[in-house]
Amino acid sequence: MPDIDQGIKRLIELLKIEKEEDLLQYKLKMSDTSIAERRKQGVCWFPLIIENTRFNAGERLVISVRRPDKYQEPHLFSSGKLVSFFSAEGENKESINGVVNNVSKDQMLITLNSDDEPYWMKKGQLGVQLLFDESSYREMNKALKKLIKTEEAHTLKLKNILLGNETPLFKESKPYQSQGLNDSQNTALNKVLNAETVSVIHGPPGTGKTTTLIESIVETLKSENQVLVCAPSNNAVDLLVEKLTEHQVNVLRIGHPARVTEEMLSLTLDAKIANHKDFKDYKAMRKKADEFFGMAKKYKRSFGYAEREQRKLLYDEAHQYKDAAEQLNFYITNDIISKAQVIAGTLVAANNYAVKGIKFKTVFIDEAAQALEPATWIPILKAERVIFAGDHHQLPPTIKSMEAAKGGLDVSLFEKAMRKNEAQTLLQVQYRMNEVIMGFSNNYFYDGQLKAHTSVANHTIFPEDDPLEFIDTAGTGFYESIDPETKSSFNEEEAGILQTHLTNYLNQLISIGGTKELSVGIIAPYSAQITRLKERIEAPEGFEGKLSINTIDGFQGQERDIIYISMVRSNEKGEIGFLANERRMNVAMTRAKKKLVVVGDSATLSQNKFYNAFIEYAQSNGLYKSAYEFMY
Ligand SMILES: Nc1ncnc2c1ncn2[C@@H]1O[C@H](COP(=O)(O)OP(=O)(O)OP(=O)(O)O)[C@@H](O)[C@H]1O
Repeated sequence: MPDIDQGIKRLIELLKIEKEEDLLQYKLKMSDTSIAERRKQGVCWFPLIIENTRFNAGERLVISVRRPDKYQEPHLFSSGKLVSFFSAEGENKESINGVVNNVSKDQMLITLNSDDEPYWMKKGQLGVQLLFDESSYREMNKALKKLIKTEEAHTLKLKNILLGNETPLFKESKPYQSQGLNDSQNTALNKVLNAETVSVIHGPPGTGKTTTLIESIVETLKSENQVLVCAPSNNAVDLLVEKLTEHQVNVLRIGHPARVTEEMLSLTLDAKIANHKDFKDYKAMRKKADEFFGMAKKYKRSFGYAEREQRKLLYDEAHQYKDAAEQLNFYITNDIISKAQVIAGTLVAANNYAVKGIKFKTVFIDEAAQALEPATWIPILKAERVIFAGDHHQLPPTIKSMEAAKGGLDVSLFEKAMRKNEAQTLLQVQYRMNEVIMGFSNNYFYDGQLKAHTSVANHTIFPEDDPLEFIDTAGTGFYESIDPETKSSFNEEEAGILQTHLTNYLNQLISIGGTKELSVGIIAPYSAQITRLKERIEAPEGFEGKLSINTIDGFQGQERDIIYISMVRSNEKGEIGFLANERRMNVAMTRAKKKLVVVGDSATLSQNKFYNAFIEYAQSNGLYKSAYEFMY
């Protein structure tokens, strides 16, 4: 397969470029910078106060730290990131690594890669900083090299189908009808059950992609003892694990415990080992081994024959206990792994030490359109069949290097699989949006093939309400600015228009008594605008706890009854920067169930064909308004 292998070699080069860019960006923030500068970059918290320490279900040390009020700059720490504690005390600078469980403005929970608190942590002068995570690049690189060399028949077949010209085949069998699924979902389910090698569930927003995938996994488990379930992010994995557990499936969640939500911790290997019926025996054997080692080590200097013999006996005894403990640990781990019906983890964790040698008949990959191709191959190398679920019109993989993206690293394996028409099924009925909200996305991305389910097609906040409004700021002179510190764009006056519209609208709802159970989301593509919107807007009475303001990525996978989007960009050159990423904006526009209000400058936005089409859609449906209506 010379051409296919050439393509994979190119991918290895692109991955190297991406890693170098990632490392460069990291180094720019970290190297040759003082603690104060790193703090400003958001990559370091110093000084720290340790609030408390405890052991988690898997017996790892979890530390809760807080930073003083004085140093609460915006930061880049987030759940799952690799970090290092350090002591700035004295010459011997000490450090120990860990992983962030969760983080707020002033508090962070970190799981240490140790079951003991290092002595120097108690001495004060403590800080924590972000580390560069090389291991995922290493795993991706290894997977691609293995893919080139492979002689394994199933992998060769998958390689030929996904990257070459071979056609995926399907078994003939009597169609299976799941009562809970609609027609296109049932078609997708049958494709999964009959696929010899590859099947793709293409799920536009709100079409029940997760529902269909879960049903497919549950049905597959009727004929296979164990399957592998993966997604690119820990959040997506946890969502699947939660739903599978609701179906009484025995799931083993692999990955670092700090990257797993609190509710799912009991399903991790660490926790399952600690709860295993033989774990007490294992602990007792380890203790005995340590005791004998301790006794043997007491014989330190020159001593006679009898003592030497005694020491040898003690060491023998210690080794026997240690070996027995290791054997028991091996048995416990295998017992847990063999009983699991689903092994679930991120793509990169699919080669985790605990499941390294295991092969699966089927691997399911959710949110596959968001995954880098090299990462997607990691679990596929362990399987005979792969089932993808995702939507290549929503969020793409995150790539830091423009060069790597342009070279093709931005094309997911999901997209390549989508080119095999026979393998894919489009889920056609969506259960979220009023059909007017759905209409633009449907025409632009899905060739008009989507339908709104009758239960949502005409739902509105109140009978006479418009489900969609575009508020045009063109001509108002409300231009964008750049935040000098973060280099992020914002538009203060546009935020003001959005606030006025929202206040009027919510007051109207309050006056007609229609606030019950309504949720509101405000989305802006730029973090500087998010900061300004948060400063201005507070939830009025009746909406406490029901209004959230976040970036597009922050709203991914979520929905709200009412969504406002602030487009921010407004300039004479018609530059729209990364708003040009249509897939990201598709996610933003499809979060709304009953009402979508978009505020932006048509003069700037309409330079781009996507926004031009959107503004025309709003105009042709009589849903266009000028910002002047809300200014006086
Ligand atoms: N066949 C069905 N009948 C009734 N409701 C359904 C059906 N399929 C899905 N739903 C409902 O539609 C909603 C969206 O489903 P789900 O979360 O599975 O969609 P999704 O495609 O994964 O969404 P997203 O756009 O967030 O990726 C849920 O409330 C779900 O219960």
